[in-house]
This record gives sequence, structure tokens and C-alpha cells, in this order.
Amino acid sequence: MSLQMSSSAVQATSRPLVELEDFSLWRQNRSVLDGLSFTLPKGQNLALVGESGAGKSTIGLALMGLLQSQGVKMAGRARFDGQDLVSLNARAWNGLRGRRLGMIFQDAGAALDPCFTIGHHLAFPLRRLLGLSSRQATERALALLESVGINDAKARLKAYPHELSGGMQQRVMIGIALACEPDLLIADEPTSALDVTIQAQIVRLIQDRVRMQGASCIFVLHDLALASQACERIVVLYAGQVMEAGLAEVVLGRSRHPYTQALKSCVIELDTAALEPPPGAAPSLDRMPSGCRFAPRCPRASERCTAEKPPLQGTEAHQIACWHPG
Ligand SMILES: Nc1ncnc2c1ncn2[C@@H]1O[C@H](COP(=O)(O)OP(=O)(O)OP(=O)(O)O)[C@@H](O)[C@H]1O
Repeated sequence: MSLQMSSSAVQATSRPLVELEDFSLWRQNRSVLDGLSFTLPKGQNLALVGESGAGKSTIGLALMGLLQSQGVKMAGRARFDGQDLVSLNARAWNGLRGRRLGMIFQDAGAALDPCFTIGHHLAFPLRRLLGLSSRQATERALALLESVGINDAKARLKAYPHELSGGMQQRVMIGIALACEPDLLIADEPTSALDVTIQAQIVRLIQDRVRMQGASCIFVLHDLALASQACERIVVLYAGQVMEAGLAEVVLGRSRHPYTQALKSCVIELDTAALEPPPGAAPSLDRMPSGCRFAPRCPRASERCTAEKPPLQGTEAHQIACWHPG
């Protein structure tokens, strides 16, 4: 009996937090995500990297259940802590969003409502989702502001968003997203609206807070150096397909896919490693190549690449979808 209990406990802890298996998504009958597979173990962070239009934000929004009302079609499996998200109804989504799933958007200034104080933004989810009293929620809001490094937090509770700098607004957003201690945080380009000097600081703050809460984070980042510092795992996306995925040090250190190699070779070494696209342009949604979507830009492409989509193969530590890996 005790043996059975301990083995099921082990199973529960080893179950991935997020698991995508052959997950596809269409908008207006156009394929945006094509057969994605990757997993995120509990307690780890994962970075989605790739050029604009690769589908990084779409993955984040789908995992938050924010696309269902837009009439998108989904197929395959997307599981959160073992629960299938593809077939989830609106009521079940409301139970997950905010409470177990949190999201930080790129532009905190646009996400915060100018009519409400910072205190209201922080206290609202605490009252509504955790059922705290007004006083308890205010006390917790104060502690949250302090935890995300806002000085003079008591006065800031009464401030309106426009009275805060961009960096402080993003710190507030981090506090709001983590208010109910979610298991998964999705940070969609959390630093792109910020001055380059504080980008690493903000990513580090998210990383620290997530670790302290025993949670996981999916980052959408354009900076490969930041991605490898903040995340154990990397998924390289191109035009809605996974090109390469696995442990950050392996995917970026020993990349074998020509697209990952092209991304790395385009990195500009300044203060930070900014992501630049390889020559050519990503395909548009209504003209997706069949086979490997990177084939038209790939120096190693063969007839097979344009005819047949390469399967994602390898181990959990390193997977590659390429007929001619380097
Ligand atoms: N509301 C929408 N309606 C139709 N197509 C959309 C919509 N939003 C995104 N798309 C398309 O879906 C594809 C994936 O977009 P997505 O924003 O997920 O990419 P991304 O990798 O996050 O890009 P970026 O780095 O620029 O944010 C793109 O081709 C985009 O044009």
C-alpha cells in the first residue's frame, strides 16, 4: 500500500507542467501553428525564440485560453498539469486563468487601466479570485509591490499607472500576474517596451519571483543570451513549426538545425545579444510552404525538404526537425 502511494506521488511530481503534443492551430483556416510538440517540467523555465510571426505569442495566448473566443481551430493535445486545454470549457478556463495561469504582456502601460490606482489593480484579483477581504487584499498588495522592488510602496498603491515609469509599470504587472501564486507564468516579451539597460533586471526579477513561488515561466524573448540565462529549456520556432528544442545549453551551444545556426550567427554582440533574422523573409500565412517551412531560406534544403515535413526527433535534451542536421 505504502509502495503504491509513494509511486503515485512520484508520478504526480514528475508529470510535466505543460505538454504540447502534435498541437496545431488555425486562424481563418490558415495554419498558424503546425504540429508543435514540447514539454516543460515543473519548476523549470522555457524560452520561445524565433522571428516575428513564428507563433510565439499565439502559443502564449492559446495556453491562457484567450483565443477560443476568436474562433480559432485547434487540434492535437495541449496539457497543463495533465489537464487537456483543447477541450476545456469557459467555466474551467475561468478557474485556471489568473489563479493557476498568469500572464505578463509586453507593454505594461497599455495593459494597466489608466482609471484605476495601482492598489486597485493588485487588490482586485486577490479579492475576486482568492476571496480576500478589502483589508487583507491591501496588505497583500503592499507586500507584492515590495517584493517586485518598488520603493515607497505604500504611496505607490495610491498612484495611477501614468505616474510610474515604464520599468515600474512592468514591475507592477509582474506583481499582478503573480498575485495569486500561479503555477505557470507566461511572459510575452516582457522587456520589449523597456529601456535596454533594465531589460536584464526585469527578466531576472521574473526569474527570481517565479523560483521563490516554486512556479514555472514560459518566456517569449528576442534575446538569445537572456533566454539562455533565464531558462533551462529553449524552443526554436519558425513559421509555426518547432525547428529545434531542448536544454538551453545544448540547443544554443551545440545547435544542429540550420535555422538555429542562422539565428546565432546573426546575433549582434553589443551590450546584449539581440536576435536578428537570417537573410530572406518568413512566409505569409496564406503561402506556407509544404514540407519544412524553412526550406525556401535554407542553405541545406533538398527536394525532400520541400516535399516532406521532417519529424521532430531526438531526446528530451535535444530534438531537431531537419532532414540534414549539421
Ligand atoms: N488576430 C490575428 N488574426 C489573424 N492572424 C493573426 C492574428 N494574430 C497573429 N496572427 C498571425 O499569426 C502568426 C503568428 O503570430 P504571432 O503574433 O503569434 O507571432 P510572434 O512569433 O509572437 O511574432 P512577434 O515576435 O512579432 O510578436 C503571424 O503570421 C500573424 O500574422
